[in-house]
Amino acid sequence: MSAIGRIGFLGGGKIAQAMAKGFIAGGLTKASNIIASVHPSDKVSFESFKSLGAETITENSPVVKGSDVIFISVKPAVVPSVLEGVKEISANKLFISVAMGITLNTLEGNLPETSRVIRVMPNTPALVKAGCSVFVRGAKANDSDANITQKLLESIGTCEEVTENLLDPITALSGSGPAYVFVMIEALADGAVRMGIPRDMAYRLASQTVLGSGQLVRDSKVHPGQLKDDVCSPAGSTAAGLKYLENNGFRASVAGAVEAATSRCKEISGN
Ligand SMILES: NC(=O)C1=CN([C@@H]2O[C@H](COP(=O)(O)OP(=O)(O)OC[C@H]3O[C@@H](n4cnc5c(N)ncnc54)[C@H](O)[C@@H]3O)[C@@H](O)[C@H]2O)C=CC1
Ligand SMILES: O=C(O)[C@@H]1CCC=N1
Repeated sequence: MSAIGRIGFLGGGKIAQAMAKGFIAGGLTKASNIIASVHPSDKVSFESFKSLGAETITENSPVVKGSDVIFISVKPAVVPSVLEGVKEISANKLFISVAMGITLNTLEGNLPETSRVIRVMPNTPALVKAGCSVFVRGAKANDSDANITQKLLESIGTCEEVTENLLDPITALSGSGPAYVFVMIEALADGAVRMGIPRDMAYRLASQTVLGSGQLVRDSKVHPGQLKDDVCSPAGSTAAGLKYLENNGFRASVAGAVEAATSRCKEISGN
Protein backbone atom coordinates (compact mmCIF):
# COMPACT_ATOMS: atom_id res chain seq x y z
CA MET A 1 0.00 0.00 0.00
CA SER A 2 1.27 3.52 -0.82
CA ALA A 3 1.75 6.17 1.89
CA ILE A 4 -1.51 7.75 0.75
CA GLY A 5 -3.43 4.52 1.36
CA ARG A 6 -6.34 3.33 -0.74
CA ILE A 7 -7.98 5.91 -2.97
CA GLY A 8 -11.68 5.71 -3.81
CA PHE A 9 -13.75 7.57 -6.38
CA LEU A 10 -17.51 7.97 -6.02
CA GLY A 11 -18.10 8.50 -9.75
CA GLY A 12 -15.59 7.18 -12.28
CA GLY A 13 -16.16 9.59 -15.17
CA LYS A 14 -13.90 11.94 -17.10
CA ILE A 15 -12.27 13.84 -14.27
CA ALA A 16 -11.95 10.80 -12.01
CA GLN A 17 -10.22 8.93 -14.83
CA ALA A 18 -7.90 11.87 -15.52
CA MET A 19 -6.89 12.06 -11.88
CA ALA A 20 -6.56 8.30 -11.34
CA LYS A 21 -4.49 7.91 -14.49
CA GLY A 22 -2.29 10.81 -13.35
CA PHE A 23 -1.82 9.30 -9.87
CA ILE A 24 -0.76 5.99 -11.41
CA ALA A 25 1.48 7.54 -14.10
CA GLY A 26 3.06 9.85 -11.49
CA GLY A 27 4.04 6.81 -9.40
CA LEU A 28 1.99 8.07 -6.45
CA THR A 29 0.01 4.87 -6.20
CA LYS A 30 -0.66 1.64 -8.04
CA ALA A 31 -3.87 0.88 -9.90
CA SER A 32 -4.51 -1.88 -7.35
CA ASN A 33 -4.85 0.81 -4.63
CA ILE A 34 -7.67 2.55 -6.49
CA ILE A 35 -11.38 1.71 -6.55
CA ALA A 36 -14.21 3.56 -8.28
CA SER A 37 -17.97 3.30 -8.43
CA VAL A 38 -20.05 4.27 -11.44
CA HIS A 39 -23.78 4.40 -12.11
CA PRO A 40 -25.05 0.88 -12.99
CA SER A 41 -26.31 2.12 -16.38
CA ASP A 42 -22.99 3.78 -17.29
CA LYS A 43 -21.14 1.10 -19.24
CA VAL A 44 -18.82 3.64 -20.86
CA SER A 45 -17.18 4.97 -17.70
CA PHE A 46 -17.26 1.47 -16.16
CA GLU A 47 -15.11 0.14 -19.02
CA SER A 48 -12.86 3.21 -19.22
CA PHE A 49 -12.11 3.24 -15.50
CA LYS A 50 -11.59 -0.50 -15.44
CA SER A 51 -9.11 -0.22 -18.29
CA LEU A 52 -6.83 1.75 -15.95
CA GLY A 53 -6.39 -1.52 -14.05
CA ALA A 54 -8.36 -0.29 -11.03
CA GLU A 55 -11.28 -2.06 -9.41
CA THR A 56 -14.52 -0.65 -10.81
CA ILE A 57 -17.93 -1.40 -9.33
CA THR A 58 -21.52 -0.17 -9.41
CA GLU A 59 -22.06 0.27 -5.66
CA ASN A 60 -20.84 3.19 -3.56
CA SER A 61 -20.56 1.63 -0.10
CA PRO A 62 -17.52 -0.61 -0.83
CA VAL A 63 -15.68 2.46 -2.14
CA VAL A 64 -16.18 4.30 1.14
CA LYS A 65 -15.54 1.25 3.31
CA GLY A 66 -12.37 0.25 1.52
CA SER A 67 -10.70 3.64 1.02
CA ASP A 68 -8.64 6.01 3.14
CA VAL A 69 -9.29 8.99 0.85
CA ILE A 70 -12.56 9.22 -1.06
CA PHE A 71 -13.04 11.53 -4.04
CA ILE A 72 -16.58 12.75 -4.67
CA SER A 73 -16.55 12.91 -8.46
CA VAL A 74 -20.18 12.59 -9.46
CA LYS A 75 -22.18 15.39 -11.10
CA PRO A 76 -23.15 18.16 -8.69
CA ALA A 77 -26.87 17.30 -8.83
CA VAL A 78 -26.38 13.79 -7.45
CA VAL A 79 -23.88 14.64 -4.69
CA PRO A 80 -26.51 14.89 -1.89
CA SER A 81 -28.17 11.56 -2.76
CA VAL A 82 -24.83 9.77 -3.17
CA LEU A 83 -23.67 11.06 0.24
CA GLU A 84 -27.01 10.15 1.80
CA GLY A 85 -26.44 6.57 0.63
CA VAL A 86 -23.02 6.27 2.31
CA LYS A 87 -23.53 8.53 5.33
CA GLU A 88 -23.79 5.68 7.83
CA ILE A 89 -20.32 4.40 6.97
CA SER A 90 -18.59 7.76 6.48
CA ALA A 91 -17.60 8.72 10.02
CA ASN A 92 -13.92 9.75 10.41
CA LYS A 93 -13.23 9.47 6.68
CA LEU A 94 -11.52 12.03 4.46
CA PHE A 95 -13.63 13.15 1.47
CA ILE A 96 -12.26 15.25 -1.36
CA SER A 97 -14.99 16.74 -3.52
CA VAL A 98 -14.35 17.96 -7.06
CA ALA A 99 -18.02 18.73 -7.70
CA MET A 100 -18.56 22.14 -9.25
CA GLY A 101 -20.60 24.53 -7.10
CA ILE A 102 -21.18 22.14 -4.18
CA THR A 103 -20.11 24.09 -1.11
CA LEU A 104 -18.29 22.82 1.96
CA ASN A 105 -21.42 23.67 3.91
CA THR A 106 -23.53 21.35 1.73
CA LEU A 107 -20.90 18.59 1.74
CA GLU A 108 -20.43 18.72 5.51
CA GLY A 109 -24.18 18.92 6.05
CA ASN A 110 -24.66 15.68 4.12
CA LEU A 111 -21.97 13.75 6.01
CA PRO A 112 -21.46 12.74 9.65
CA GLU A 113 -19.93 15.37 11.95
CA THR A 114 -16.64 13.50 12.18
CA SER A 115 -16.09 13.30 8.41
CA ARG A 116 -13.31 15.56 7.11
CA VAL A 117 -13.96 17.36 3.85
CA ILE A 118 -11.77 19.16 1.35
CA ARG A 119 -13.00 20.84 -1.84
CA VAL A 120 -10.78 20.63 -4.88
CA MET A 121 -11.02 22.05 -8.40
CA PRO A 122 -8.76 20.03 -10.72
CA ASN A 123 -8.66 19.98 -14.53
CA THR A 124 -8.30 17.30 -17.20
CA PRO A 125 -4.65 17.99 -18.17
CA ALA A 126 -4.06 15.97 -14.96
CA LEU A 127 -4.12 13.08 -17.45
CA VAL A 128 -0.67 14.13 -18.68
CA LYS A 129 0.58 15.38 -15.29
CA ALA A 130 0.01 18.99 -16.35
CA GLY A 131 -3.08 19.63 -14.26
CA CYS A 132 -3.89 22.82 -12.39
CA SER A 133 -5.66 22.29 -9.08
CA VAL A 134 -6.68 24.29 -6.06
CA PHE A 135 -8.11 23.13 -2.74
CA VAL A 136 -10.03 24.51 0.23
CA ARG A 137 -10.12 22.91 3.68
CA GLY A 138 -13.40 22.18 5.37
CA ALA A 139 -13.97 22.90 9.07
CA LYS A 140 -12.84 19.44 10.24
CA ALA A 141 -9.94 18.90 7.82
CA ASN A 142 -6.57 18.90 9.57
CA ASP A 143 -3.00 19.63 8.40
CA SER A 144 -2.42 16.00 7.55
CA ASP A 145 -5.54 16.01 5.30
CA ALA A 146 -4.29 19.16 3.58
CA ASN A 147 -0.86 17.56 3.10
CA ILE A 148 -2.37 14.40 1.60
CA THR A 149 -4.48 16.52 -0.75
CA GLN A 150 -1.48 18.62 -1.75
CA LYS A 151 0.61 15.49 -2.37
CA LEU A 152 -2.11 13.89 -4.50
CA LEU A 153 -2.68 17.00 -6.60
CA GLU A 154 1.00 17.85 -6.99
CA SER A 155 1.56 14.40 -8.45
CA ILE A 156 -0.66 15.45 -11.39
CA GLY A 157 0.38 19.08 -11.83
CA THR A 158 0.31 22.28 -9.79
CA CYS A 159 -1.70 22.78 -6.63
CA GLU A 160 -2.44 25.70 -4.36
CA GLU A 161 -4.62 26.30 -1.33
CA VAL A 162 -7.27 29.00 -1.74
CA THR A 163 -10.32 30.33 0.05
CA GLU A 164 -13.79 29.07 -0.83
CA ASN A 165 -15.05 32.43 -2.12
CA LEU A 166 -12.67 32.03 -5.09
CA LEU A 167 -13.75 28.54 -6.07
CA ASP A 168 -16.52 29.49 -8.49
CA PRO A 169 -14.35 31.83 -10.61
CA ILE A 170 -11.45 29.35 -10.38
CA THR A 171 -13.78 26.63 -11.66
CA ALA A 172 -14.61 28.95 -14.56
CA LEU A 173 -10.93 29.73 -15.20
CA SER A 174 -8.85 26.59 -14.72
CA GLY A 175 -11.56 23.93 -14.32
CA SER A 176 -13.36 24.85 -17.53
CA GLY A 177 -10.36 26.58 -19.15
CA PRO A 178 -9.03 23.51 -20.99
CA ALA A 179 -12.26 23.44 -23.02
CA TYR A 180 -11.78 27.06 -24.12
CA VAL A 181 -8.18 26.32 -25.06
CA PHE A 182 -9.14 23.17 -26.98
CA VAL A 183 -11.61 25.23 -29.01
CA MET A 184 -8.85 27.75 -29.69
CA ILE A 185 -6.47 25.00 -30.82
CA GLU A 186 -9.17 23.58 -33.07
CA ALA A 187 -9.86 27.04 -34.50
CA LEU A 188 -6.16 27.76 -35.07
CA ALA A 189 -5.86 24.47 -36.91
CA ASP A 190 -9.03 25.10 -38.95
CA GLY A 191 -7.59 28.41 -40.14
CA ALA A 192 -4.26 26.78 -40.91
CA VAL A 193 -5.91 23.98 -42.89
CA ARG A 194 -7.79 26.61 -44.92
CA MET A 195 -4.42 28.15 -45.68
CA GLY A 196 -3.08 24.82 -46.94
CA ILE A 197 -1.38 23.21 -43.91
CA PRO A 198 -2.07 19.46 -43.45
CA ARG A 199 -4.49 18.78 -40.54
CA ASP A 200 -2.11 16.71 -38.39
CA MET A 201 0.67 19.25 -38.77
CA ALA A 202 -1.79 22.05 -37.92
CA TYR A 203 -2.77 20.38 -34.60
CA ARG A 204 0.86 19.64 -33.80
CA LEU A 205 1.97 23.24 -34.38
CA ALA A 206 -1.11 24.80 -32.76
CA SER A 207 -0.86 22.70 -29.59
CA GLN A 208 2.88 23.30 -29.22
CA THR A 209 2.28 27.04 -29.72
CA VAL A 210 -0.31 27.12 -26.94
CA LEU A 211 1.88 25.00 -24.67
CA GLY A 212 4.97 27.14 -25.27
CA SER A 213 3.08 30.41 -24.84
CA GLY A 214 1.65 29.30 -21.51
CA GLN A 215 5.07 28.15 -20.38
CA LEU A 216 6.61 31.49 -21.41
CA VAL A 217 4.06 33.49 -19.41
CA ARG A 218 4.49 31.22 -16.39
CA ASP A 219 8.29 30.96 -16.41
CA SER A 220 9.35 34.44 -17.59
CA LYS A 221 6.87 36.30 -15.36
CA VAL A 222 6.83 38.96 -18.10
CA HIS A 223 3.42 40.62 -18.54
CA PRO A 224 1.45 38.84 -21.31
CA GLY A 225 0.86 42.22 -22.97
CA GLN A 226 4.62 42.73 -23.29
CA LEU A 227 5.07 39.19 -24.64
CA LYS A 228 2.33 39.94 -27.19
CA ASP A 229 4.09 43.16 -28.19
CA ASP A 230 7.32 41.19 -28.68
CA VAL A 231 5.63 39.04 -31.34
CA CYS A 232 4.25 42.03 -33.28
CA SER A 233 6.77 43.33 -35.79
CA PRO A 234 5.83 46.81 -37.05
CA ALA A 235 3.46 46.56 -40.03
CA GLY A 236 3.82 42.81 -39.75
CA SER A 237 1.54 39.81 -40.01
CA THR A 238 0.81 39.34 -36.28
CA ALA A 239 -0.50 42.89 -35.91
CA ALA A 240 -2.84 42.17 -38.82
CA GLY A 241 -4.02 38.95 -37.19
CA LEU A 242 -4.55 40.66 -33.82
CA LYS A 243 -6.58 43.44 -35.44
CA TYR A 244 -8.91 40.75 -36.77
CA LEU A 245 -9.26 39.25 -33.27
CA GLU A 246 -9.93 42.64 -31.67
CA ASN A 247 -12.52 43.53 -34.32
CA ASN A 248 -14.29 40.25 -33.61
CA GLY A 249 -14.43 40.60 -29.85
CA PHE A 250 -11.89 37.91 -28.95
CA ARG A 251 -10.89 39.37 -25.59
CA ALA A 252 -14.48 40.09 -24.60
CA SER A 253 -15.49 36.56 -25.64
CA VAL A 254 -12.83 34.85 -23.59
CA ALA A 255 -13.34 37.05 -20.52
CA GLY A 256 -17.11 36.66 -20.96
CA ALA A 257 -16.77 32.87 -20.97
CA VAL A 258 -15.15 33.02 -17.53
CA GLU A 259 -17.94 35.30 -16.30
CA ALA A 260 -20.69 33.06 -17.76
CA ALA A 261 -19.14 29.90 -16.30
CA THR A 262 -18.82 31.60 -12.89
CA SER A 263 -22.51 32.53 -13.02
CA ARG A 264 -23.41 28.92 -13.76
CA CYS A 265 -21.35 27.74 -10.76
CA LYS A 266 -23.13 30.29 -8.58
CA GLU A 267 -26.52 29.03 -9.83
CA ILE A 268 -25.56 25.52 -8.69
CA SER A 269 -24.14 26.65 -5.35
CA GLY A 270 -27.03 29.02 -4.70
CA ASN A 271 -24.62 31.94 -4.09
N1 LIG B 1 -14.77 17.09 -16.48
C1 LIG B 1 -13.98 18.03 -15.94
O1 LIG B 1 -13.08 18.58 -16.60
C2 LIG B 1 -14.15 18.43 -14.51
C3 LIG B 1 -15.21 17.98 -13.75
N2 LIG B 1 -15.34 18.37 -12.42
C4 LIG B 1 -16.45 17.87 -11.61
O2 LIG B 1 -16.35 16.45 -11.58
C5 LIG B 1 -17.65 15.87 -11.46
C6 LIG B 1 -17.80 14.78 -12.51
O3 LIG B 1 -17.68 15.39 -13.78
P1 LIG B 1 -17.28 14.52 -15.05
O4 LIG B 1 -16.22 13.56 -14.69
O5 LIG B 1 -17.05 15.50 -16.14
O6 LIG B 1 -18.66 13.77 -15.31
P2 LIG B 1 -18.92 12.31 -15.96
O7 LIG B 1 -20.33 12.33 -16.41
O8 LIG B 1 -17.84 11.98 -16.93
O9 LIG B 1 -18.78 11.35 -14.70
C7 LIG B 1 -19.75 11.18 -13.73
C8 LIG B 1 -19.57 9.81 -13.11
O10 LIG B 1 -20.48 9.65 -12.02
C9 LIG B 1 -21.04 8.36 -12.12
N3 LIG B 1 -22.30 8.35 -11.38
C10 LIG B 1 -23.49 8.91 -11.72
N4 LIG B 1 -24.40 8.67 -10.77
C11 LIG B 1 -23.77 7.94 -9.79
C12 LIG B 1 -24.15 7.39 -8.56
N5 LIG B 1 -25.38 7.56 -8.09
N6 LIG B 1 -23.24 6.72 -7.85
C13 LIG B 1 -21.97 6.56 -8.29
N7 LIG B 1 -21.53 7.06 -9.47
C14 LIG B 1 -22.43 7.75 -10.20
C15 LIG B 1 -21.18 8.10 -13.58
O11 LIG B 1 -21.37 6.72 -13.86
C16 LIG B 1 -19.82 8.65 -14.07
O12 LIG B 1 -18.83 7.66 -13.89
C17 LIG B 1 -18.65 17.01 -11.58
O13 LIG B 1 -19.15 17.31 -10.31
C18 LIG B 1 -17.84 18.16 -12.14
O14 LIG B 1 -18.29 19.41 -11.68
C19 LIG B 1 -14.42 19.17 -11.82
C20 LIG B 1 -13.35 19.64 -12.54
C21 LIG B 1 -13.14 19.35 -13.93
O1 LIG C 1 -18.32 21.75 -16.85
C1 LIG C 1 -18.36 21.48 -15.65
O2 LIG C 1 -19.40 21.60 -15.01
C2 LIG C 1 -17.12 20.99 -14.96
C3 LIG C 1 -16.61 21.96 -13.94
C4 LIG C 1 -15.25 22.36 -14.40
C5 LIG C 1 -15.04 21.60 -15.60
N1 LIG C 1 -16.04 20.83 -15.89
